[in-house]
Amino acid sequence: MENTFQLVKNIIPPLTTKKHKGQDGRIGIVGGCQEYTGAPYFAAISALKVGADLSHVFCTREAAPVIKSYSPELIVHPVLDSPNAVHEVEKWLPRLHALVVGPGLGREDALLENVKGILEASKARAIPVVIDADGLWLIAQQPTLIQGYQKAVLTPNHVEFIRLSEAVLRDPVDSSDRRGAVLRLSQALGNVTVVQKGEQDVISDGEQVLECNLQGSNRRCGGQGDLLSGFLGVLVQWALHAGPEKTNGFSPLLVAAFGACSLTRQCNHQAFQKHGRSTTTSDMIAEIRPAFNRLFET
Ligand SMILES: NC(=O)C1=CN([C@@H]2O[C@H](COP(=O)(O)OP(=O)(O)OC[C@H]3O[C@@H](n4cnc5c(N)ncnc54)[C@H](OP(=O)(O)O)[C@@H]3O)[C@@H](O)[C@H]2O)[C@@H](O)CC1
Ligand SMILES: Nc1ncnc2c1ncn2[C@@H]1O[C@H](COP(=O)(O)OP(=O)(O)OP(=O)(O)O)[C@@H](O)[C@H]1O
Ligand SMILES: [Mg+2]
Repeated sequence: MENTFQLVKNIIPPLTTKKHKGQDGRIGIVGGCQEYTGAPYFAAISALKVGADLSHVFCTREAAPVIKSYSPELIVHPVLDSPNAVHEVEKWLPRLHALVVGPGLGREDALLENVKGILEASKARAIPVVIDADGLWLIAQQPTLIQGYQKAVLTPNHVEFIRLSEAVLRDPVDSSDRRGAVLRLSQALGNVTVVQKGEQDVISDGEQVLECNLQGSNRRCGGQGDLLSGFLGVLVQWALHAGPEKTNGFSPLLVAAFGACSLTRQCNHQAFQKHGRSTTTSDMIAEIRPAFNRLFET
């Protein structure tokens, strides 16, 4: 695991006087509906706190004022349930480095249809996409949407992984062999990178399998996966920008995923030291900087 940390360090862009706003990351989050406003906020703020310069949220009209009110740092577009949602998001795509699709999206058919169009437009522009939560629900209904797209990373939790595997492989999942199950799902999807979250986070690009088992805690408050997806949106862009020479032959997306998982677990560990059973995802956000320094800045 030690060597993989070095690869993550290699992809972190230096902070210099020569850069302008935006160069270290302009990330879009697609999600946020009447029920779920916390999840897209967690993903968007974690992208900023890990080092992105701009974070956009594309959500429904009703969710937008709520998400805006959590943070003046987020740019919030109330477009996801509008009749021309795909066009409204598409016009921002040339300015975005990566999209995180799914946190707090919900499962309404009309929204999922719009997200399908957004995914197709993103693929046409070769924009990296991280797909989580209800975005994975959509992929389980229509795996061809992501089949063979090498700039996609899927981040299923236990339930989402089983659902996806059953949809794609049509065999029962062998839960005694998590590494094999993740490898097989990635291969069946045409080498899309898969991160199966859990007691260990298991990551595969269909060729290699990495495991992240850095100590977190036993506190399982909701929202930890949303933080991970926001981190990953930024790290994917950094890794692709750094190029394969910096990742020593490993797929850049694999290294990005390992970095995002490690950081999530370290934030959880540090927050738990302070707050114990009261730890919430907001406490983890407060730990992003010290956790990042501890893991990646020497
Ligand atoms: N603050 C917010 O706004 C947040 C909003 N969020 C948003 O909510 C939306 C739905 O996402 P989700 O994760 O609740 O849906 P899904 O995966 O279908 O789980 C449903 C059921 O599966 C089970 N279950 C879950 N994990 C399991 C495990 N490891 N091992 C075993 N069982 C497990 C468990 O069932 P139970 O324990 O009740 O039997 C659970 O109730 C999505 O948009 C997401 O982004 C969240 O991000 C959190 C913060
Ligand atoms: N059993 C576990 N032991 C240790 N850490 C875990 C365990 N399960 C999950 N985690 C940690 O929590 C992170 C998020 O995984 P989780 O399964 O909670 O995602 P999720 O259900 O999508 O979360 P969210 O509530 O944001 O939707 C994992 O990457 C891992 O770091
Ligand atoms: Mg989740």
